[in-house]
Amino acid sequence: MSETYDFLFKFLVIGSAGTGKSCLLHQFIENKFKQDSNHTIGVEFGSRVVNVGGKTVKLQIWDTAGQERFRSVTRSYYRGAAGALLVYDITSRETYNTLTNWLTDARTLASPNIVIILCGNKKDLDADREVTFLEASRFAQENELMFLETSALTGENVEEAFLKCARIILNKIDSAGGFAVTEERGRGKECKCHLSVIQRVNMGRSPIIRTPRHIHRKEDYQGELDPERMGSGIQYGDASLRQLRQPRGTQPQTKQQCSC
Ligand SMILES: Nc1nc2c(ncn2[C@@H]2O[C@H](COP(=O)(O)OP(=O)(O)OP(=O)(O)O)[C@@H](O)[C@H]2O)c(=O)[nH]1
Repeated sequence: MSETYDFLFKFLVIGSAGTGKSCLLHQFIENKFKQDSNHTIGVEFGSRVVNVGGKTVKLQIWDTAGQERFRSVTRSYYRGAAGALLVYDITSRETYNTLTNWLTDARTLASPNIVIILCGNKKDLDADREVTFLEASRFAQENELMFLETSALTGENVEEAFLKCARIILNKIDSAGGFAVTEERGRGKECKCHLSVIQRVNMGRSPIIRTPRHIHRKEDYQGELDPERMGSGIQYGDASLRQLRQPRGTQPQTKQQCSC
């Protein structure tokens, strides 16, 4: 059966061995705890279609091995990831102490705009906790990460972690078109000319928008993430492409430069 979705996001699950990465993925996809989980060899893969903010998004998730000996293999999968769950085990300070290394790898090897959610997993083992919520929250804040404590065992916050990541990515996307230009402030993204506001009205590709005042170039109003950029970790899905193919009457005939 063919799936229809607006976007496809490439996600990674990274972090030290034994933190529960495979169990988190399994819980998210199968909605149950993976009993007898073994160390991942290299990488494993899962996918799920979710609805976020009215858009259908296919999450293509790469679960990487945490063991050091697989590091060179797993690093080769980082390229072009749009989002990542960075996992440590709240009952193991050792796994928390390695977070900076994982973070550096993700930011260097994946997309520069990668959205990372820090997950303190095994929340159900609170009695054995070695890392406090406050300490990890501070780390997340200092490193511009979103933070959640999760439990792959009970399912607590698992769905939320993946959906939060997808939601942030969607917010950052410039859908590269389907915008209307208005002068109503506060209801869209302001063009750099500060005269007009670009409002997203639907999906579509119209690289330049012309108003009586001037032509707005894409770079005047685009967001942080552009699905059309190679290595963004984002692709348009069938649902978006169908709309993109619809005839649009907004394409400009000339290539004047924006005066702003
Ligand atoms: N209590 C509890 N145990 C968990 C949880 N998540 C995972 N585990 C256990 O932790 C161990 C490691 O889980 P995995 O998912 O295989 O860990 P991983 O991070 O994928 O490990 P690598 O593949 O080696 O990188 C297993 O024994 C799981 O049963 C959790 O939320 N709570």
